[in-house]
Amino acid sequence: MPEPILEVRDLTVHFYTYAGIVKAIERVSFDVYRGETFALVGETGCGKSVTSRALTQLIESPGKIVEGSVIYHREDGSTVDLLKLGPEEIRDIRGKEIAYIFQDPHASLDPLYTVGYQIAEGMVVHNTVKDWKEGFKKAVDILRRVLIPDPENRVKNYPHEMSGGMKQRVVIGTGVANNPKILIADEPTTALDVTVQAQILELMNKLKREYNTTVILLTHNMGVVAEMADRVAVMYAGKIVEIGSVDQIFKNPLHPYTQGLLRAVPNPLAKIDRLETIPGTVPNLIEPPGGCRFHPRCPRVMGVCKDRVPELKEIEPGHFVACHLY
Ligand SMILES: Nc1ncnc2c1ncn2[C@@H]1O[C@H](COP(=O)(O)OP(=O)(O)OP(=O)(O)O)[C@@H](O)[C@H]1O
Ligand code: NI
Repeated sequence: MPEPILEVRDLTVHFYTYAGIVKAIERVSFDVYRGETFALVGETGCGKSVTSRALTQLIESPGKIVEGSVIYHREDGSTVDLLKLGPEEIRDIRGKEIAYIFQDPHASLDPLYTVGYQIAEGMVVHNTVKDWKEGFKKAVDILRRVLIPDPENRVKNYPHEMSGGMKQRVVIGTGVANNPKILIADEPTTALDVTVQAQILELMNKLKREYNTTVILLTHNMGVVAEMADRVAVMYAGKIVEIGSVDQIFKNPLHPYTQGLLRAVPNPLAKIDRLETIPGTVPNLIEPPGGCRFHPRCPRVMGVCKDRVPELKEIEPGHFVACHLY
């Protein structure tokens, strides 16, 4: 039996805007197993980033986590609901046990500080080194670990002295500096060109193998999913519509939305960046469609779909779908 490291239940986030309440994610539930790469996939605006940020309460006003629990299983066997922790307790876990790397290295790195300083900072803040001197020394090792050539000199570089691919390696370095148990990567390669993308994905796989880190990967790119993930959750308009292994999702997609997504990408190993060829548009989340949120775009819509929200059901071992067809 795979052992869960995270159990997410009924996670719901609303944004209280002037235009109305944006129901960004609604009763999202999934497990992440220790040591796996778990992908969250779906079109732009479906709620991948909000979901991943909510896991450690990283939701800023006007957003609010209105419901749910995120049970984190520590290696010593203890468990904690991350949503019940106070600001200091969650800050202590975030960046140390659960780390994030974001899409855009330009926005993730501060132009005013050397890359060595920025890698050392995370270790100093979380007391995983005893002082800045040790932090700078470790930063050289981390640059080496993320395969930056000549790390002794590169550690003194400012971000503008590096290429985009190098900067993203540094961002990954800041993410893995404290050897997190869970690494959350939000579109880690989208801002990079294709050859650099492949190198960064390879680097993430290498780090994962070396440290048995659990990875949560957010992407709209099915090619990246096929290459990296063990299991996949497909999101649509703030809800999870299907969860399964990579094989189950690619070979036997059950939800009409997943089927549409895969038809939009005939060869999952081709690097295609946009998945927006399903007819219709993603609904407005202030007044989302009733029942199944996909029903206005669904080629197999039935009467019940407009009225009743489908729950996730296990159709074959490990393969869940939220659809009234099943
Ligand atoms: N600060 C905010 N105020 C209002 N609505 C927000 C805010 N942040 C996110 N949302 C809404 O939450 C929904 C989910 O957004 P999210 O960023 O999680 O999507 P995503 O799947 O990560 O998309 P992308 O692939 O573009 O990164 C969107 O409808 C978005 O408009
Ligand atoms: Ni996002």
